[in-house]
Amino acid sequence: MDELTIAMPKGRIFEEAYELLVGAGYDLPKELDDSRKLIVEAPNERFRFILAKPMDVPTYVEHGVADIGIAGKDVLLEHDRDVHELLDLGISACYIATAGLPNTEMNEVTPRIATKYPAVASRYYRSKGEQVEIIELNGSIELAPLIGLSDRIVDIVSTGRTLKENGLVEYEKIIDITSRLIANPVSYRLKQQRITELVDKLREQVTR
Ligand SMILES: Nc1ncnc2c1ncn2[C@@H]1O[C@H](COP(=O)(O)OP(=O)(O)OP(=O)(O)O)[C@@H](O)[C@H]1O
Ligand SMILES: O=P(O)(O)OC[C@H]1O[C@H](OP(=O)(O)OP(=O)(O)O)[C@H](O)[C@@H]1O
Repeated sequence: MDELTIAMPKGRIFEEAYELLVGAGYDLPKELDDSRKLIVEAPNERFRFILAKPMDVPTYVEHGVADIGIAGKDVLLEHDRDVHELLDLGISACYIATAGLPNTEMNEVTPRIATKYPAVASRYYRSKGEQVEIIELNGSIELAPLIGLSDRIVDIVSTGRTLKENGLVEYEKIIDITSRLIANPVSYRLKQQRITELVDKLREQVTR
């Protein structure tokens, strides 16, 4: 039986992804959930896990150093990677929206949009026929309109708490986001049986 290398996102998505795999009946070692190790073997399942930053998961999978991985749809939309999307896992649900200070119009000349998702934001405003200047930030995006760096932000909203506590309002929802199971195209061909078995078990969990 082939060993499968699985790229798992550290951080927010990890816990739900881990529970999904355990719920699907896989016997995973405690150290996967409970250590700082970046490579963890699950010998009983012939899985090897690599723990990656969520944004990097599709990179490992595209290059084939991981056969499959779990990534947010936001990451897949932002970076066009050559990977197969096999299953919507329904976990870590959130959405991408535009937001800004309440009761404000966007600058008429070239509105400035701060975001961690420049490709998603550009596509969105282009689809509306609006010309904007994208300002890329790596976090604390909500700061930008508060200190006059941008007219709007394009960012993830989950509970809405960050917007609310910073006196910002949502303007338009762009797209719903959940995490997806992705596969390297070559691995998918060569290890199809193992991967399909995993997809079927996870699908059962997701639809329960
Ligand atoms: N409230 C949220 N904010 C950001 N991402 C969320 C949220 N809810 C669910 N997600 C999902 O979690 C993923 C991000 O996870 P996480 O915040 O752990 O990573 P990160 O953005 O790289 O964090 P950091 O850079 O702060 O370590 C996103 O790709 C998205 O799919
Ligand atoms: O609607 P909420 O539940 O408040 O979640 C949304 C917030 O969470 C994320 O930020 P994160 O905590 O990842 O910090 P960051 O600003 O460093 O990216 C996201 O960028 C929003 O700021």
